[in-house]
Amino acid sequence: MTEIRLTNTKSRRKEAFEPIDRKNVRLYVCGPTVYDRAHLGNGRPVVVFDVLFRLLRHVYGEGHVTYVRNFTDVDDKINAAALARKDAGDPRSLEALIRERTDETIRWYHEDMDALGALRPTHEPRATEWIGAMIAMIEDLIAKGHAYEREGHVLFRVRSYRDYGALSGRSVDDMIAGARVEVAPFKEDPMDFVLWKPSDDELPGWDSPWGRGRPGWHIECSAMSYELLGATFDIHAGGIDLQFPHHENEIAQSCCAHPEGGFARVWMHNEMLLVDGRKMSKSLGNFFTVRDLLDQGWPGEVIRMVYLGTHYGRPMDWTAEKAEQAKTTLRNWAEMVEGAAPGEVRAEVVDPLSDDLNTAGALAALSDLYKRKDAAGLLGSAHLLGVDLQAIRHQPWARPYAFEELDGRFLREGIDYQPTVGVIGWGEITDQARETSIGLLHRWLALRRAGDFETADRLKTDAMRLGVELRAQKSPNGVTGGLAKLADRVDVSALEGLL
Ligand SMILES: Nc1ncnc2c1ncn2[C@@H]1O[C@H](COP(=O)(O)OP(=O)(O)OP(=O)(O)O)[C@@H](O)[C@H]1O
Ligand SMILES: [Zn+2]
Repeated sequence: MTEIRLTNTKSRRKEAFEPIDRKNVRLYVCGPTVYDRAHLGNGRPVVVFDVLFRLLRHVYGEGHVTYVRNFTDVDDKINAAALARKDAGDPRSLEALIRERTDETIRWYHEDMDALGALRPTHEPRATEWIGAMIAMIEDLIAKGHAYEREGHVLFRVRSYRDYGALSGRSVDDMIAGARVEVAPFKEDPMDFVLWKPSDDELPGWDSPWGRGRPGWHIECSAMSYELLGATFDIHAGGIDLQFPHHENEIAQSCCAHPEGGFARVWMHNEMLLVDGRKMSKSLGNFFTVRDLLDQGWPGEVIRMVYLGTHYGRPMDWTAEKAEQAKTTLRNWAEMVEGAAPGEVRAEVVDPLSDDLNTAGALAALSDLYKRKDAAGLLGSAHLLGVDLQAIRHQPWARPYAFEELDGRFLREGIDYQPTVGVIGWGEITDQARETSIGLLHRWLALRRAGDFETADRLKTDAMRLGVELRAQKSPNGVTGGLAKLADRVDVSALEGLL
């Protein structure tokens, strides 16, 4: 059986992965807080851990992997968004506004992540459906001396858990010094964090032994992972920005409530997607959404390929060059697999993936299969990375077009040489774009035939700038015709200006 090796944040080492139960490999990934469209940074863990999910299914069998990713649908940012709507005059109740917002955001999330080729996890629990489990866990923590109630709040007593900070390798005192911890009069210690907080009549709340209130964020993941995966499971993952405090707090809660379990064995963290060297984030306002890119015409498969081009443990950014390159690659691959049946996933693709999810290495291996013309291997192996080349082939952006027509009559010494002019490109072409391109070719060829190479070259440069590459093309009998290669997006009216 393939050996998977994963970098475990907890040990800071690459370790051989051995599941607790090969018949049920269990993975938990922290999901989104649902109040807004996912930005491109939020999409990164989705794609990275989708590849992990696919790899685990490949190695242990499709039915032997359970993947849980939650929706945080109770949160102060959600409340604030709904309150803003109400203040703006929406007559509906806050509860109805929140429900509408979270339902809508979940729908968007599914649409956008589906477009990136991510499989739906086995379970996608909504936090609001597991409040009972959270209350039970908090009661247990209080009973065991790890939590206390003050003024309707319940707080976790950080100093009661000896190993706090082990995941990030820092001591509690270092963390206090480095973190912006909220100091509140009701805390025994500034490091203590909220498990439960009171809700006034306005805000969403649930009855609890501590009055009407709502859970803190960290307890959600501890309670839902326990309910769906048990006190111990294989892999817990999320972005590196969640390592502290979110994951330290999850560990503290889960290990204190269920000391017999030990919580997650392996911790994995994806590095950040950056914009000008800084984390893409809502709070910095330097973000664009996955939907923005899709609306601009970038296919989801192309966006996925851009993510896969960088190892999850390294920061990355988005550039149009990377995306253009990925698009060309996918077009070439899809063209080659036309008519092929998917073959076995090739070992040379599984190997880098098994080595700590080296997706860039796996893409390089796919390129080798392409160069070797192993269409069956390429088609089958690309599937493991969540890239469906057959489906891509049917999409307009991956379908080539080509037109050719005679370049009028070209008589020389009584012989009709019949050179041609043609247009090629990808996707769909309008009649106007085709006619303008042909017109340009006629003009360009006429200039060349008349010996005015200077003007011809200038025209070629101008056309290139507008997305049209003019190429000379020898006809079978030796007279030069022309071919215009169009970029995906061509500004036709600007092009007409060159005629
Ligand atoms: N720039 C980024 N690059 C990679 N992953 C990110 C980035 N920003 C957030 N994530 C990840 O996205 C997932 C969803 O997180 P969440 O919904 O809490 O994001 P958020 O807090 O709304 O985003 P932001 O950090 O922009 O406020 C988490 O796993 C988080 O680590
Ligand atoms: Zn979490």
